[in-house]
Amino acid sequence: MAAQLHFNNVTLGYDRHPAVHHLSGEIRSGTLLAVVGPNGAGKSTLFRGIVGILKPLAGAIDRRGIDIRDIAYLPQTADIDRSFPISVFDFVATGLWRSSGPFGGIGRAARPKIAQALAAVGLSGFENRTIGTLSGGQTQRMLFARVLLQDARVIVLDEPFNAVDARTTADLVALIGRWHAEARTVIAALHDIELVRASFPETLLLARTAVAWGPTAEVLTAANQAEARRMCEAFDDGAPACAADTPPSRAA
Ligand SMILES: Nc1ncnc2c1ncn2[C@@H]1O[C@H](COP(=O)(O)OP(=O)(O)OP(=O)(O)O)[C@@H](O)[C@H]1O
Repeated sequence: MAAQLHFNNVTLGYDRHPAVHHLSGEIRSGTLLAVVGPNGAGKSTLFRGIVGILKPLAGAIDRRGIDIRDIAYLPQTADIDRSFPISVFDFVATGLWRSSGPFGGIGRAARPKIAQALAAVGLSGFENRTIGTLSGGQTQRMLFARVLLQDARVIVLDEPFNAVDARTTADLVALIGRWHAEARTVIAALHDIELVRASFPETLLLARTAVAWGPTAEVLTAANQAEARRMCEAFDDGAPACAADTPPSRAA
């Protein structure tokens, strides 16, 4: 399989403070990849880089010709403004922006597609509820419905099973399995290591940089996980960019 995403010595961060350092490697088209690592390991930061919200401080992410709009992104629920007065139907419909444009409106032909996406995640009947009235698990299902509608080649899921019960998790894992069978590239940040072992063939273990990356069983060894914890605990959040990343200051 050809590479779908290529990372060339990528450093990503905020206000010049790096959160992901010197990541190099590639994700092949059709890969089902889990990204795991302790809190603050840089998983969300990496995803923001992949979907183009965050520009690399150094290095480059090559998306091999696909448009950023052909990447579906499920952010952490905490990043969603649930107080926004929008219905579940209209929220899920935003998954069609790629084809309709932000002001395109929902055409007649789109309505059954939206209804199908809601049915696929078990949310039929919730169309007219405002998003703030949904439970955590229902909100997660709604986010999956939007991704489903987007019909993207690359799907990036940031902690998709947060606050989700076992049945909903099983339903959504089955949906991810379908995407994988359709040869889409799926990348998900997860904390449930047993779920990763059971359902994700490949894993990137991140601790600000890649600790290990490859077949899940080879990556998720006790030694690698201990190393990731140690590296995250040792990290100084206030540290400046690496000398190698800092542009040379002009001589006086
Ligand atoms: N908007 C921001 N501005 C400044 N620093 C940030 C911002 N977002 C994240 N960080 C910092 O970047 C580092 C990596 O955070 P990130 O959210 O990518 O980690 P994560 O692996 O997704 O963690 P978690 O498992 O807790 O969700 C952390 O030290 C965090 O405090």
